[in-house]
Amino acid sequence: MAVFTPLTESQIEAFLSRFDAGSLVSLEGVPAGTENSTFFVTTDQRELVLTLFEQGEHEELPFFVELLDYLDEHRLPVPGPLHDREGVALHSLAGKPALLFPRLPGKHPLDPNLAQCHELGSVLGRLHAISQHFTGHRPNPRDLHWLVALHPKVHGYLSAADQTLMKDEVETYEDVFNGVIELPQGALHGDLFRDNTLFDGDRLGGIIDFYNGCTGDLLFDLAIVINDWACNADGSLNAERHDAILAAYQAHRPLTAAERDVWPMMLRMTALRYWLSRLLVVYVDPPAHDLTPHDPERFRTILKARIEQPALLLPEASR
Ligand SMILES: Nc1ncnc2c1ncn2[C@@H]1O[C@H](COP(=O)(O)OP(=O)(O)O)[C@@H](O)[C@H]1O
Ligand SMILES: N[C@@H](CCOP(=O)(O)O)C(=O)O
Repeated sequence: MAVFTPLTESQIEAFLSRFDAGSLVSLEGVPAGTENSTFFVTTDQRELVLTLFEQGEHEELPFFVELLDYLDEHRLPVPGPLHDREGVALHSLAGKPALLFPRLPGKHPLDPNLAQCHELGSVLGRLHAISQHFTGHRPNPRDLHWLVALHPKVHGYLSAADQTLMKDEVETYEDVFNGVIELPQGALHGDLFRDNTLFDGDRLGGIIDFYNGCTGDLLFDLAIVINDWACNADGSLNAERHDAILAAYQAHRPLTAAERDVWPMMLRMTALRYWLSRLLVVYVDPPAHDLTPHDPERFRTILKARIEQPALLLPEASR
């Protein structure tokens, strides 16, 4: 249940009165999600989503608003936050920072077909082509520096073999990524799993949950996508989905030679990023709520599979 702060209709009515968004018709708590309180708000004019930020770094919220505004202005399918009559998007409600968004159509594609993979790759390619010109700045909070600093915290919960695996991997990434390579930079989503997209049939209705959004290596975002979207049950890469996403992506932003070189290692590093973040949630810093945490083992399996089967050939661009 992802309503950690219940709201009354009169609180929402007062909140809505600042916006040109109509009057409240109905209010529904959204069960999905793990970090924030989310509500579907129907007015006599439109369908909206209200998010109350329960945790995390609230000082980062203006960055997310700026990024979503920017992508929305460039006609990417993201929920551009509503601004009130004074031009302000970020408010406080029930003592929590609050944002109001348009409700986007669609469902999470848990078993995406190839047309959906193509669409996702195409939109992400467009997003990255545009996000290279975004002027906001927020260093990637889950980059190699974070891996180096945080991985020792979970060693005590791992077998000797897994400790060695984790340490060796981090050392390998340091060798590869702390060299002189320059990878294209821009704004990234930072967590573009299937459950952060909404598909209306084969059309991408929207990309949501930008709260891992940051600036850094664009390839990091693409590797997160491949590890989640193009992965078989045993952790191996699903060649058809992989090719559909990458070919459509490269129609908008072809990978550079440096990106192609480090691609197998980026797949490994982003797999370890989720193995570690999930272990931290389970063992080190569990949230106050009792929602079942994501399974760390899944990303250990994916990491091992990426080590054993380094990468598939990168396809050419397609339209
Ligand atoms: N703009 C939106 N349009 C439609 N549904 C949305 C929108 N934003 C969030 N949701 C729904 O709310 C759920 C929780 O939102 P999310 O931002 O992922 O929460 P959390 O940050 O708590 O994980 C999503 O899985 C989705 O079903
Ligand atoms: N999608 C993630 C959850 C969000 O990651 P976090 O680093 O912000 O906790 C997952 O599936 O683990």
